[in-house]
Amino acid sequence: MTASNAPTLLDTVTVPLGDRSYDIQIGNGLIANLGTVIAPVLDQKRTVIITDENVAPLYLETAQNALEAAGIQTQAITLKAGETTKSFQSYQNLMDQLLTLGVERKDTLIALGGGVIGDLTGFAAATLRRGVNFIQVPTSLLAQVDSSVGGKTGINTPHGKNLVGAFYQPRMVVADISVLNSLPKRELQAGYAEVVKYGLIDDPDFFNWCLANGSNIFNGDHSAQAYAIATSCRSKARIVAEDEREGGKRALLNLGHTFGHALEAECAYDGTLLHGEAVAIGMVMALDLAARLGTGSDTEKDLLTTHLRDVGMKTRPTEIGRKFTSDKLLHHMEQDKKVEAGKMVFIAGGIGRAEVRKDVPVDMVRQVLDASLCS
Ligand SMILES: NC(=O)c1ccc[n+]([C@@H]2O[C@H](COP(=O)([O-])OP(=O)(O)OC[C@H]3O[C@@H](n4cnc5c(N)ncnc54)[C@H](O)[C@@H]3O)[C@@H](O)[C@H]2O)c1
Ligand SMILES: O=C(O)C(=O)C[C@@H](O)[C@H](O)[C@H](O)COP(=O)(O)O
Ligand SMILES: [Zn+2]
Repeated sequence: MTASNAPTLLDTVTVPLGDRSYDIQIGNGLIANLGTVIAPVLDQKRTVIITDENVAPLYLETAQNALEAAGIQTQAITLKAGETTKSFQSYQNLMDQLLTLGVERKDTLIALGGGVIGDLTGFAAATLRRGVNFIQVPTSLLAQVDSSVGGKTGINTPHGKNLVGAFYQPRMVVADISVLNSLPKRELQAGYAEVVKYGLIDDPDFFNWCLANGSNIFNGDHSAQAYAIATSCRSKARIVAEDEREGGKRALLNLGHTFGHALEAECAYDGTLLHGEAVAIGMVMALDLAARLGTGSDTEKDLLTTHLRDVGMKTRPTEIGRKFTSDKLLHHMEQDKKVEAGKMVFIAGGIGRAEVRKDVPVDMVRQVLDASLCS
């Protein structure tokens, strides 16, 4: 290996889950050295890479060469890019292909891509032969800061987002920040929404860091990117370690998602609205709700809105170019996985003070929706 292609490991975050604990390795050039990076967690040297049609031409060959150089057998499956790939149909096709390849229990699936590939591959890994190993190699900012960590896997259904899935942890997460150079700006912005989320949940200092430095993430500043990824992953790892299966505190990671998932479902996952874009709008609505509940303020909502707009993001459903109604959005929200005894659960609080609220009157939710739909 020459000095120019040696990997640089910038940080390692551990997700502490007893005998299912795993590391998130954050660095540069990790995909070009994937074989040596992942070898310690493989049960046998046989892998299948699952990726998408945008990522494959950029990074598949590099990943395959690196695995082969380390004596690890590998095959590849390339899927269509985009949210529609998180469907029953692609899940079935993927399972057929994996079984045709003769994947064994001790083989390892490698998700090389964004959150769509990670969520689908994770669900396939959880269910194939009742569970095979998998490794996340996230290539979008969103996947590096959020979806590759914590073991939520699954697919969408016409009833709503992620309604079929499993909690199933990867053996390792390999976040190579050099791949963010090829990520389109719109995708970086979508991922950035989930970065800001960690500040809003319980880390006002990190929120302030975002206000001051967040825009550097879009300028290709690797140190800002690495800091944002490591801080986000540390925050998520801490919450997941406390409440892996979302009995309580993990719901905080859903900040903005009850509203956001409803917007996504109304757009039928057709690419009009990316997940992170929906979360950005949903977080503004969640802060509006907090202001109405008295646990946050309009000033905090405005601060978030201004920051998201400063980095070029939309903050209102009216900017999407689709007609939404409160009734239809409420209908989707009733399908949310946090619903208890028929009552919706929200994450609402001021900046750095998110709380789980089970006592929100439906009328107040409707006021938030109505206000956002006519602003
Ligand atoms: N499991 C979780 O905890 C969790 C958390 C957050 C989001 N999610 C899910 O993640 C999904 C969204 O993930 P996403 O935003 O990564 O979307 P995505 O997987 O669709 O990736 C975004 C786009 O960028 C392309 N891409 C990815 N990496 C690239 C790179 N390095 N260079 C160029 N193009 C690249 C992809 O092909 C795709 O077109 C949603 O389905 C969401 O529900 C899951
Ligand atoms: O990991 C979690 O927990 C999250 O809620 C992270 C979210 O960003 C992510 O979008 C998640 O998939 C949403 O979870 P869901 O249970 O509402 O589908
Ligand atoms: Zn999310």
